[in-house]
Amino acid sequence: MALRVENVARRFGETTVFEAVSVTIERGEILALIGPSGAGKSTLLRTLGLFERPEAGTVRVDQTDIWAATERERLTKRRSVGMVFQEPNLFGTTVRRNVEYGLRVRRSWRTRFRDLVPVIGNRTPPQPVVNALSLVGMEDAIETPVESLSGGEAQRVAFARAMAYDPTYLLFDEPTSDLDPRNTAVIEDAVITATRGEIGAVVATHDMHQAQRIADRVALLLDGEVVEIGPTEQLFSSPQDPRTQKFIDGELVY
Ligand SMILES: Nc1ncnc2c1ncn2[C@@H]1O[C@H](COP(=O)(O)OP(=O)(O)OP(=O)(O)O)[C@@H](O)[C@H]1O
Repeated sequence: MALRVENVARRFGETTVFEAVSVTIERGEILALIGPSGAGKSTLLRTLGLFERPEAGTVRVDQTDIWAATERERLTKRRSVGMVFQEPNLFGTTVRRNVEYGLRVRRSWRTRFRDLVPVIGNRTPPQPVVNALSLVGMEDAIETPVESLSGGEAQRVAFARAMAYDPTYLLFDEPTSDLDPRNTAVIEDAVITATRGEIGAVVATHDMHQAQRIADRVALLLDGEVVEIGPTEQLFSSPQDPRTQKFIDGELVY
């Protein structure tokens, strides 16, 4: 079971971001995606997140060829891939309603309709909402309006909302670049805990220390290709490609 891109190409007009990139994310692992600004990390995440169809190549979620599948299959698979962005993008309501939203979207229409009244009217929050908030230490803020959260707390709620979808894969685009060390640590721990529960995670990051702290494997995206992918320890201590060494040493200037 894996999320996989095979020889995918992404082009925007005259700009080719990458031509034939292949990456596989297994359930239960964390893959860090590193590379200089503009290398295409976000573009690759959006492709893995099934938001955009690549110009060439294949995207598979647990064997299903997403862009050859029916609309219905694609929608079902899309629900299993969650994404957390640099900005939390919460709705202007309470923490609870934000996280419940994830829960409702994940369900089928029929179940949602049947459960609509209890979910909206019930005073007791659904257990998955409490569980998701506990993962990021926000369970005590469940009835708090999001306007009164700090940036770091808001990002933790965004993480909880993504978890409430019960995703199989979770994609993070620079999730902690605006956060202080404590909130960063909470998010990193939550990513690790989520993958122990068999979620496969991809974290695009500029922070090499973060990649070293949390990733099982690291992929370096550079010059339109994955120049190196391998176990974290190996990639940082004995990279196979000279460009990897230069990138890690901060010598690649773009
Ligand atoms: N929707 C789009 N339309 C046109 N060009 C785009 C679009 N999305 C991305 N690009 C271009 O694709 C290239 C890769 O961008 P992308 O945001 O994926 O890089 P990145 O590695 O995530 O960068 P950063 O680390 O700065 O976030 C850039 O040259 C960007 O301008």
